[in-house]
Amino acid sequence: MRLHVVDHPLVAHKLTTLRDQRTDSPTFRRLADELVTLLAYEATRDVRTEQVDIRTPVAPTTGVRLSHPRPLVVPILRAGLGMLDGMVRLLPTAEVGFLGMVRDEQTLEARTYATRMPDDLSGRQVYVVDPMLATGGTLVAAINLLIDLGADDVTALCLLAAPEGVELMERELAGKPVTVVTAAVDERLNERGFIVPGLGDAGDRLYGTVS
Ligand SMILES: O=P(O)(O)OC[C@H]1O[C@H](OP(=O)(O)OP(=O)(O)O)[C@H](O)[C@@H]1O
Ligand SMILES: O=c1cc[nH]c(=O)[nH]1
Ligand SMILES: [Mg+2]
Repeated sequence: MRLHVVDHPLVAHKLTTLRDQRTDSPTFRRLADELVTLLAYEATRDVRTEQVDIRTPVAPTTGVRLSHPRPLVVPILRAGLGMLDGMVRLLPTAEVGFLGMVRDEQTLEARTYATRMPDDLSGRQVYVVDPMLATGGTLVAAINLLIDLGADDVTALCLLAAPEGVELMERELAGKPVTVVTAAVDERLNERGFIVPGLGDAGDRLYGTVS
């Protein structure tokens, strides 16, 4: 597994406002959307392209376009939906699959409650979006499912990661074609499995719920 922490002042600026407890849901949604486009710029550096011949108003030339099979974007419901629009804006030809997963608040174990995915991901590049990588249980389960379906290149985009989650992924996904792109790796998890300093519950802050 490869880890890429995006080190950019605009990312740090937006992330700080996102963390701030005074930031309301509409602003939180807008910032999450803006941040994902900045992360996606790095995360798609190796997106597969093919050569294409076109004609400009002046002359014929050769360029590139996103190749087939199309990339797949997979938001992990619910919080991952806050990163979907920004991702497909940058990857307009992408297909979208859905994974509904929720972490048990006591055991911190991830449970899958919905799957809507193509049957065969052979040869597909997959971009998983979920704002929080905490214990890593959710992402490990999601990525193993995608690899079992045939995905040969999986990139996870997270707004924030905890060192514990990064370690679990490195251990469980060693040798697998997986990259994690995040805006920051924070200090640690607290006793409730929340990222410290983190930003709180991403789903609640996106959608205005209280848990
Ligand atoms: O790394 P982990 O310890 O597995 O935790 C991370 C998961 O927790 C959050 O989802 P949550 O379970 O709160 O569901 P929600 O998106 O529906 O709020 C988050 O969006 C991740 O999916
Ligand atoms: O800090 C955390 C950990 C898991 N899920 C969240 O939304 N926030
Ligand atoms: Mg949540």
